[in-house]
Amino acid sequence: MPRSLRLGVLTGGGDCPGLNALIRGLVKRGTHEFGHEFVGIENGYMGLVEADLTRPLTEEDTRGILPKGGTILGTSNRANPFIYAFREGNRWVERDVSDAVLRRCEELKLDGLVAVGGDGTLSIAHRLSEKGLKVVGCPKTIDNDLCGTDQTFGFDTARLIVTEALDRLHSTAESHDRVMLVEIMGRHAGFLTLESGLAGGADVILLPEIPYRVESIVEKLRARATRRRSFSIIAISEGAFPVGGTLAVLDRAEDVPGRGVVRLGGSGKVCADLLAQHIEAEIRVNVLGHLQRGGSPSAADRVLATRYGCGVLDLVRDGKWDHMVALRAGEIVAVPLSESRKERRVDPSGDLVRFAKSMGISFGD
Ligand SMILES: Nc1ncnc2c1ncn2[C@@H]1O[C@H](COP(=O)(O)OP(=O)(O)OP(=O)(O)O)[C@@H](O)[C@H]1O
Ligand SMILES: O=P(O)(O)OC[C@H]1O[C@](O)(CO)[C@@H](O)[C@@H]1O
Ligand SMILES: [Mg+2]
Repeated sequence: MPRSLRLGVLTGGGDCPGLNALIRGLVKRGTHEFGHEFVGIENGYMGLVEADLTRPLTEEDTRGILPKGGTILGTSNRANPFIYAFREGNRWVERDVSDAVLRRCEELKLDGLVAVGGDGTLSIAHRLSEKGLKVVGCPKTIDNDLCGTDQTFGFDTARLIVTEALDRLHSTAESHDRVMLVEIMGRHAGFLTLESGLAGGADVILLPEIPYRVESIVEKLRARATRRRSFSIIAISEGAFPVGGTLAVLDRAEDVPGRGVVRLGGSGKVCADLLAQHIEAEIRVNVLGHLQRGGSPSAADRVLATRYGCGVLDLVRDGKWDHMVALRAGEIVAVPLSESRKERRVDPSGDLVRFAKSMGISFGD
């Protein structure tokens, strides 16, 4: 019988469908097979900095959560222990509280920590590991932009939601002969836009990896109009921008204390304004926003998240701290956490882009 441990669990960064399925898999296998005990840490790393944000996490707590969206532990994308933001009077100050986080883990008598998150959460996990904390990671994000793993859970559900939105927008676009721009999440990676754009039959797909030229999009829209189809669907990533232009930003990194990364948004409006200078057709912009992250996970995401939750316990058993679980060629494997710092991008000369182009889809290049 392997040694029973006391493990902390936190979910960090933006939530995504499948987090609860992962927590359930982790706690169920951990309890049944290893006799581990779990401590739920609330609101990501915030739960290791602020008081009263930890609680026992038992199998009973995981009953019925498999199909639920979000995370029962809560999350935060402004709780980086290395630049933690505190309110001092009427201003915010950022401090490194990583030593206090290590002390807190000792107080909680944790034998190890399971950190579930995207690039931010996992690179923080790696830095804490370098300071001596025993940490293992599980990758998650709807953006699918993490190196080291072939897929993150959350992506499949988001792709379904965006595809359905594109399907629905087709009928209204066609009835009104409109150009519909659909702004899609993904930060600086275009995976979600590319795959849902393909699945949803977009005519134009604009990605962060391929800066667009307005003239090229206009040419495509005009070509469609002469074929007596005067509506068009443009799937545009929130991180897309015109050649020579800049990212559309809602908050700069320095505008949100503790966040450390830029908040994107508005690329659809930027593109619509540029197009309006060239075409007569009516243009509408749809920003799908957090709908893309909400609600119940798909079956595929439930399975992948369950595999990650169960699989990470093999890393713990084997003493593979400072590693994360990953999917590679269909197998669950261990990958160094340092890998998660590298971000993955759509390959503009890869199969998907090449085939899409060969079918007549414009990428605005
Ligand atoms: N590449 C990075 N390296 C180090 N720290 C980061 C990085 N990206 C974000 N962070 C920090 O990690 C915290 C969480 O970041 P973020 O909101 O990006 O979450 P995440 O775990 O990457 O999940 P996701 O990006 O999928 O929402 C933030 O406080 C941010 O300061
Ligand atoms: O939930 P927030 O803070 O608005 O962050 C939105 C960002 O998080 C994600 O949904 C997931 O990383 C990105 O696609 C998006 O840019
Ligand atoms: Mg991130």
